[in-house]
Amino acid sequence: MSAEVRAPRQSRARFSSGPPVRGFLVAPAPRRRWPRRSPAASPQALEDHYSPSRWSPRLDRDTIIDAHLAVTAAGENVRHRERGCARCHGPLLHRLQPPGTERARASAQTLLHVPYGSGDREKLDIYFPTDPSETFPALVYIHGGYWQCMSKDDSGFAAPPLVSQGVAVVAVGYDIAPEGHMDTMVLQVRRSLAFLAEQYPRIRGIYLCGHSAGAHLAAMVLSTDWTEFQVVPDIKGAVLVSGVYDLEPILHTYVNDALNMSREVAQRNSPMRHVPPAVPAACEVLVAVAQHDSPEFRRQSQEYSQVTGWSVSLLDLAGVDHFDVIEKLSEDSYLLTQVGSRAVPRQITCQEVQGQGLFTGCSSSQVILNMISRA
Ligand SMILES: N[C@@H](CC(=O)c1ccccc1NC=O)C(=O)O
Repeated sequence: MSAEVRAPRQSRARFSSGPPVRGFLVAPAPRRRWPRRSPAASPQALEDHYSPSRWSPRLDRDTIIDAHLAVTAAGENVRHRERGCARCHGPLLHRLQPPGTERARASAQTLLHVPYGSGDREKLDIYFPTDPSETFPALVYIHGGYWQCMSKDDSGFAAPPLVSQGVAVVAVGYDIAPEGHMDTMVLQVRRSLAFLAEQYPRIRGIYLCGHSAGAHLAAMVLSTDWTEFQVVPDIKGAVLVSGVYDLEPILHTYVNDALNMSREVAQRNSPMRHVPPAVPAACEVLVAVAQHDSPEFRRQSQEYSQVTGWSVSLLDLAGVDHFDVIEKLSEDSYLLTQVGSRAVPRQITCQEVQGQGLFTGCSSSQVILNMISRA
């Protein structure tokens, strides 16, 4: 594995937000005016900042996305990808461990490819709790892939630690670009939530989790005006991991080649511009970002967590990059756990967190579990 940091020195120094801590939570800051400008000034800097694979000290950019798929995918999909996907990764060269979705499907009771609409990708995979009670909470997972690659078949990796604790995991499919338009994707994930609320009364309490582009879509779900739908899903929490909340900078990067968004489309689909005045008091929102996310990604998370009028915690996860920050959801023990065992603290300083050792050896799936068990 390469330990080389691929990002250009100059832009890294310029946008770095200080020395990494083992992990910290910051309290919600006063509401800020939006929009603010992206600090990545030159076109090349923008391209770099919106290329998450360039910022990992763990693997080089040609390997890291293959490795990500090898951790997350269903076996069939991985084999399909051995032919390569020009939009987000090259040919799959390495299978580092058994693909996570395949493993999850083999071990959990599932309902796969449940249609929530008529489109080919408007489908859900449901991983049921091992010992389901009469009613159970569900974590709805929205995959990343820059709105143009990956699928719900890369989302089951997150299920095993949760289903064993009585939580259902629901992986959402949506139309990726270029077939899918940004407006469509947002509508689809909203509809998938409405469908779950209508069709699965045994689900009591929905928790959203999205990675990268999926965190963007999850944030758009939080800003939904449900009066347009027949039902209001009971969303009790959201964990937004390494997301993009302002789409405008993306207009000027390769990411928009497939998305083909206009400025209006980018604006109306930017959660940063559509923060609801209030989410239900009981809804906990955690914005998580990786130490080795690009400074632009880190800025986006920080600013989204500050612009909201509701209660949001920002969690800066040490020692992880844009990809393993979410891959580790498949592990029973990783980062965010112990935080949850005392409730996610909203008003806590870096020193307090470090002093209490809250972040040694816990996992984001455990944070989710703790969020769920407190509800
Ligand atoms: N071309 C991008 C790919 C990427 O961002 C990505 C790939 C897989 C899963 C999530 C990703 N990012 C956000 O959705 C990169 O350079 O990393």
